[in-house]
Amino acid sequence: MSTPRIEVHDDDRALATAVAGELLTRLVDAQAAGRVPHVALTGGTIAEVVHGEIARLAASSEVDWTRVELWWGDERFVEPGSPDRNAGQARAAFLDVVGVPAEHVHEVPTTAECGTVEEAATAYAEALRAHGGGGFEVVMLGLGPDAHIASLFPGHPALDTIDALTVAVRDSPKPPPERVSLTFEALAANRALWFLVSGEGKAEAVARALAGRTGAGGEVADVHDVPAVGVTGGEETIWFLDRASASQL
Ligand SMILES: O=C(O)[C@H](O)[C@@H](O)[C@H](O)[C@H](O)COP(=O)(O)O
Repeated sequence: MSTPRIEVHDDDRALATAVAGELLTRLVDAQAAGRVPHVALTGGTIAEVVHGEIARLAASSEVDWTRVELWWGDERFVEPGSPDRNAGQARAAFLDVVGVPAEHVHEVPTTAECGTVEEAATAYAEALRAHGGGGFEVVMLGLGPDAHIASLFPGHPALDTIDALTVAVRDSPKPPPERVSLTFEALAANRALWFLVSGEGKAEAVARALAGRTGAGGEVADVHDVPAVGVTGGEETIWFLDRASASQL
């Protein structure tokens, strides 16, 4: 288990700039080492700012975008064109801008391709297995105010999914209700795990997750209450925070 590194930035924009710069560096380093890096993107508000910064900084980076594979840690099971799709925002702000080849962008199927969220979860797991079963260079995760990560929510049965790379989530407390999420097992297959968290509304969740992980309060938070403690970085865990989200540390 890697001890988390905590970075506190002035605001969401500074946080996003730091994440973007760090990601571009990791991609260049991975490619220089002969790897084709796989990255798991997140949804959520801060991701939108991060994607814009990646696209902005990419122009002056040495990343070969034809040698990067993009995935999502979770996705909403909705129509292709829905504004609720994490992939739609990422394509518009980042992937289409830097020119990642279509075959390297691995979207979770939509309601147009699969009849049920279970079918979509199965198809996404098959796509992951066809590409080595995960093994992400970087997994990026947002954090909910309830300390959920991806679409793994406190008290939800999806938390107990084992021996699977994906899980179909119904009755998500965060709309829309149907989602596909990577499981803890799939999320854990990473070199680096980055939490991207901005805003006062997340401060308690950050404190609970980090207390649970470091055992600062003596107790170890239960993953069913604090899903964010359910995964750590293989070689590195970084919490990219802003002053507001770090305000209870
Ligand atoms: O698809 C999703 O909804 C996300 O992946 C989810 O895990 C998100 O990252 C957090 O809920 C934070 O979202 P906000 O930054 O919008 O609060």
